[in-house]
Amino acid sequence: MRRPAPAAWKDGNVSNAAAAVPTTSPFLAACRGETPAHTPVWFMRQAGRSLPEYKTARAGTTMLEACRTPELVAEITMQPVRRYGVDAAIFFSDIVVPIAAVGVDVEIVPGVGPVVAEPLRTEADAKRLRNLDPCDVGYVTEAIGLLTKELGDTPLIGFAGAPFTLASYLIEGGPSRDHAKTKALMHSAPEVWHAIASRLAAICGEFLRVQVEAGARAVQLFDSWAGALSEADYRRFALPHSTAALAGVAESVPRIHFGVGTGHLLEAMAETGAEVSGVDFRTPLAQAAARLPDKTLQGNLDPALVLADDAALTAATDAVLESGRAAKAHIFNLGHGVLPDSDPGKLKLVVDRVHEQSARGTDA
Ligand SMILES: Cc1c2[nH]c(c1CCC(=O)O)Cc1[nH]c(c(CCC(=O)O)c1C)Cc1[nH]c(c(CCC(=O)O)c1C)Cc1[nH]c(c(C)c1CCC(=O)O)C2
Repeated sequence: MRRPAPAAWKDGNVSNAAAAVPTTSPFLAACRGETPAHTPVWFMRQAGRSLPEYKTARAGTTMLEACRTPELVAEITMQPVRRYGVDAAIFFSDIVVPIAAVGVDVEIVPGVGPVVAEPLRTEADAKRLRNLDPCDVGYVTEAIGLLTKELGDTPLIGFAGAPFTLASYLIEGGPSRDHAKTKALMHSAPEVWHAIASRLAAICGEFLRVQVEAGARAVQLFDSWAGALSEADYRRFALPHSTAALAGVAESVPRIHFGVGTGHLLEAMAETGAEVSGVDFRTPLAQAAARLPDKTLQGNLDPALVLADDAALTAATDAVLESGRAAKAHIFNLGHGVLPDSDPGKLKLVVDRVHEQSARGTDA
């Protein structure tokens, strides 16, 4: 059964450090299923290598070191808010930050992604995943404290990686196309799988809770690689753990749930209880809306189209807005993260177009 949306944030109040800020935010209104004055827009990976100011700020610092430096995290999180006028900020961090914080030897290798020194494959390995203590990530609390002051009315989105996506990195030892070792382990040793995934759910859940306590006003759970699973495997091996990870913040903030290539899993992923369903670019929003009439939808411009010419990009933006009108509420985003080669000017064009077109749309 779908959990009713909690009254705390539905009424515009949140039980966290940002409670004093009134929720006039179009982003939070859309999360609540309302129709705001304009369609809110933000981009996954809006901070990052597409921005020259990001490259300058990050120079000489590894990704994980940057994530542990509150002033740098606050600066990088603010960069796209200043440049684009997006309706939400996403906290600058990475899905492996809480895993590294509990002592797993993981590195983010440029151009590759997370690489784990000693992959997890056994019940004893699962025990290496101890619980996360808020003190392990004091730099997150500190960075969010800096950000809530600077952001004012613009909400901050906290995030975590979902247990399946994180487990895939930990079991494979790094990025994988087929997730073969992970799937083999799930089916040959389900008790080992569930031991690893339930520990990851506790870590992710706590990481989300820390961010909300510090002032994040929504959260997003990234299950980027869930699309690699059949619906039956998703329901058996991933859904219970993602549900557990999201449960801890259910009463305080709206929750967004996102995966790539997950058109076949939309209904199953919605069963986690997340109020907002992320839709990748392969599934039209109108089709997702017919399948999930009670959910706010987030998405889903193909990130590659940001590299198209202005006319094509504008037409594609308008098409996404149009398709999104079928949804209960719509948060404009890309169907996956901003590509590093994207021109920031083009992203600004998208933000302005969404705001202009959707503001006119509400008058019609
Ligand atoms: C799978 C995944 C990871 N990390 C993340 C996911 C889920 C989202 C998705 O599907 O894209 C989540 C993530 N990683 C990062 C953010 C920041 C917030 C944002 O703007 O969205 C978020 C939300 C920063 C980052 N995380 C990373 C970068 C690039 C690091 C750099 O600037 O060198 C950024 C900005 C590194 C990273 N970390 C990861 C990968 C695959 C990479 C890219 C490796 C590369 O191509 O160099 C793991």
